[in-house]
Amino acid sequence: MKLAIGCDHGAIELKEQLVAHLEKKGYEVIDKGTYTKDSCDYPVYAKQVCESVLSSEAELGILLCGTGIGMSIAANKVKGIRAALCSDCFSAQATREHNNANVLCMGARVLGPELAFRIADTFLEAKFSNDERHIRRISMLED
Ligand SMILES: O=C(CO)[C@H](O)[C@H](O)[C@H](O)COP(=O)(O)O
Repeated sequence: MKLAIGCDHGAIELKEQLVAHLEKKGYEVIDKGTYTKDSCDYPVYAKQVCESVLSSEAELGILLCGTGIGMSIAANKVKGIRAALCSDCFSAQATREHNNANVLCMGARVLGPELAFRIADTFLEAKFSNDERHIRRISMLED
């Protein structure tokens, strides 16, 4: 599976660790930056990852910032993106199954790397349920 990942300066170390973890698991990871610890603006990277998902360059996206909040606010402004800020595995699974979330957001100042890896693994392995009630609700979001 191809993934797009992006972060701001607050999450650069977690991004590097997560990319290594995901590549070891066989995912192809397209890194949209940022690439240095210089202060930068999370909406820039949120947009790049969202565009990658919407163009089908990547199947799913991962966005990391200090809290994950800025990235999730930015990503959810892009039509067609359903971004979920997760700090636990239950939510990561539920948001794929119920919301068909296509972008996972996490906070590098909130989570340690091991928990972030597990949350990402759970999100990437879970599948949308295709249940009629969830399809109806997602289509209401689109409207
Ligand atoms: O948007 C955020 C807060 O919800 C992110 O956590 C950013 O990474 C954070 O605001 C960056 O903060 P900094 O003081 O500029 O490092």
